[in-house]
Amino acid sequence: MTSAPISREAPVGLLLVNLGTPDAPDVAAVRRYLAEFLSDRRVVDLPRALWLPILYGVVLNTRPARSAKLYESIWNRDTSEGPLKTFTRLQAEKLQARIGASNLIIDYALRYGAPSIATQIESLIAKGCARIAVLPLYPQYASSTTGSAADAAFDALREMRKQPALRIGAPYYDDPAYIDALAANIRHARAALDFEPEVIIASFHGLPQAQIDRGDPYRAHCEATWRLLCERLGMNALSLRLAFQSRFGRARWIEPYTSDVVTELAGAGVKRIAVVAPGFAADCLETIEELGVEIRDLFLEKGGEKYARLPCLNDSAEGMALIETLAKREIAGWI
Ligand SMILES: C=CC1=C(C)c2cc3[nH]c(cc4nc(cc5[nH]c(cc1n2)c(C)c5CCC(=O)O)C(CCC(=O)O)=C4C)c(C)c3C=C
Ligand SMILES: [Fe+2]
Ligand SMILES: [Fe+2]
Repeated sequence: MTSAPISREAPVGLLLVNLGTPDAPDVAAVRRYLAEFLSDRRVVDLPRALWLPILYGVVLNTRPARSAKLYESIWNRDTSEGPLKTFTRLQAEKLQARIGASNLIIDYALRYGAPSIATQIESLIAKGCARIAVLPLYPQYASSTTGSAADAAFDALREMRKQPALRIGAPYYDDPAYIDALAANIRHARAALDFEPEVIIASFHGLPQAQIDRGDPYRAHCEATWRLLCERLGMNALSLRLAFQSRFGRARWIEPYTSDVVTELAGAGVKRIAVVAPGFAADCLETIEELGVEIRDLFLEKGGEKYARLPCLNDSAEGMALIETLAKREIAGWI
């Protein structure tokens, strides 16, 4: 009979997780990606008999062509991947270099597309990890993002005879390390602009209002981040406006919509604005294209004159200091 290995000598696994991106900026790959994403019951929680005919009959026949063009416009040609994947990979590589513990294996996974959470958990187990921490890089909890990442991680263990111990990182919407990182990032980006914005918009990804009504804490988390950021930057509800972007479908999403706030500001004679996306750990289609192009064009069309999109934390020094703080907290007692 062989005795069990000494568990404190076994490596610990840490997986950084973000939403995902298609494998290529073409219609077929975007269709595959959207089919996986939008058939997740955590994302669209309508009855299947109602939603699947719409998804397969309408959405997947129309949206992929339009979205593929947008992905094409932001694609990282050097690495043949979407920017969200590039930044998440860099975050994992830089975190490994920063923490430097020999018995900690750090990698990344995407909830939709590749590398999947299941593949990466299996790979960590194959490297000997019996304890795995999954760190969803979503500051604000939503059932559709953090909840779905946790589902995928636990699903990956479902059939295993010998499961690893699994921890899921907590949302960090009000963590001082997060607020500090955001504030520093905004100060640096603002100082580098060639104009002084009259108003900054804090634009978070939206969510269907019905999901909030059913108890999702996402909006409350976004509001807490925004309020703390106002305090830290010495701003107020008028100089740092809260807004929600990326509405999808016809149902009501949480308001105010970023497009409406921009229109309102331009209508009120505001000429210079900046937009930051505190809820995104990495720049992606929704920040680079939607905020950087669509929302900018709208503001200029409505009479605005100067517009800047401030970058997400990505793999910046502030972003990495934050991820290191979060990672060390989630593996505490294991290393
Ligand atoms: C940051 C948190 C996010 C929440 C909350 C979220 C909820 C949510 N999203 C959709 C629909 C779509 N989102 C899309 C892209 C997208 N969404 C997030 C993040 C959140 N989504 C990111 C980071 C991205 C960009 C991914 C990338 O590849 O860069 C898209 C696809 C884009 C497109 O085809 O136009 C859709 C669709 C719903 C329905 C939802 C909550 C219910
Ligand atoms: Fe989304
Ligand atoms: Fe969008």
